Amino acid sequence: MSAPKVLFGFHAVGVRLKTAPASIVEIYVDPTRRDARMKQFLNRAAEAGARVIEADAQRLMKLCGSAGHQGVVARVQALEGVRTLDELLDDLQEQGAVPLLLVLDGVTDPHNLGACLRVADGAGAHAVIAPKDHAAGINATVAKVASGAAETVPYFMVTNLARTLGELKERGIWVVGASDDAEQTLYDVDLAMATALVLGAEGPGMRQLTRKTCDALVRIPMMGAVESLNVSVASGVCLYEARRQRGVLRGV
Ligand SMILES: C[S@@+](CC[C@H](N)C(=O)[O-])C[C@H]1O[C@@H](n2cnc3c(N)ncnc32)[C@H](O)[C@@H]1O
Repeated sequence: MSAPKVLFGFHAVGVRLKTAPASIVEIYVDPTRRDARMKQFLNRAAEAGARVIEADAQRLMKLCGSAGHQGVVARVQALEGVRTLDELLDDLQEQGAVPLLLVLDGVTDPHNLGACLRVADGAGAHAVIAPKDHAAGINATVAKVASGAAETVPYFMVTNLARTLGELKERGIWVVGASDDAEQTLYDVDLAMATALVLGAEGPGMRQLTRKTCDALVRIPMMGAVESLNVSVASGVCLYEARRQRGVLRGV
């Protein structure tokens, strides 16, 4: 999991304050924002002992490279204790948890990746996996859109996605690809067992080799005129169906 050097927005900085306050180098805030949300945020920052520096909107914009900072930008250190995918899977096995993984084959839009991380967190997925050379990395925009989930969901970028999917299969994880032209639907398959859900890129979908490596392909029924869903929406539909089949408890 690679951490951004800069986080911005109330959600992204707020989650870091909550989960790893010691990793915050300093927080820059816009002193002209004096609303309840900012007051609450400043109280939390003070409780966590974070260093807070006032900065005008122009400086904030320069620090994070976006106008969407909401008056809050933080410089942070990379999180320690970063694990490999293998270590994470070993831990899950030890805990008796049934893995639920989201695999994104070539999602390059930071907004889509952020939204996928957000829904992965919501549905209790254990990790998100993507190919190193074919995907967006975690940056400040991804962290902002993820609303804190870039801090909570491990994101692994792997050198060879087909090989990683093969390794998941060797561990007994059922690899299910989502494709709008699949014969069976999402509701026809068992997602209560250890599962990796594989979704494709915004334009071309899954690569051929990725598709071939899947144990099964499923489609989300489309009832209207459009052919496919946005990848983050499709991720949400698939992950929550897996969650529904497993019961609502996290880690089941
Ligand atoms: C915008 S879609 C790309 C559509 C592309 N034409 C394709 O062939 O997959 C991005 C990804 O979301 C998933 N997806 C979107 N709509 C879907 C549907 N109706 N059924 C299954 N997966 C879907 C697929 O994994 C797809 O690759």
